[in-house]
Amino acid sequence: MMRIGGSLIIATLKNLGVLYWHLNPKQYENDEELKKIREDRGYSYTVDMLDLCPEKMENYEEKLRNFYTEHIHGDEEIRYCLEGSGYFDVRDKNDRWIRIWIKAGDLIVLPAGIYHRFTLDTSNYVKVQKKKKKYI
Ligand SMILES: CSCCC(=O)/C(O)=C/O
Repeated sequence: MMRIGGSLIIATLKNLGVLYWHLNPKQYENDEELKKIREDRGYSYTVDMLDLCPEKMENYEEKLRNFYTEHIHGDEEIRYCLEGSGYFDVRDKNDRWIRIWIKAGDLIVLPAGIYHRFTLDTSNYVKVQKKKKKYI
């Protein structure tokens, strides 16, 4: 399992088209680095929030089951973790799962067309911003 941070790991992920930044989740309104990422990559300022925990969701079990079922999207998946933690699994070019442990402050972008899944860790909680491309 990968806890992102080392340059080798970031390079491995980059090779799969997965991008990663670690930012300060407490100052995302005024974060210059985040502002630059948004501008460079054309991400919108408006975001949807996902609060994934049993107490805050009626269909929690179903959501979690769907997230943990391997799937693929036609667009980038852009997730900025504000609280909690969890695991993204992505398939590498040899069809092996690579497990990425995300925590508060991690901004991760999965490219369109990569097989992936998501689950919670023992914290049983994650709060993420779901960012979008401006043209979506
Ligand atoms: C913590 S983000 C939840 C996973 C998710 O939004 C997803 O995989 C959609 O495809």
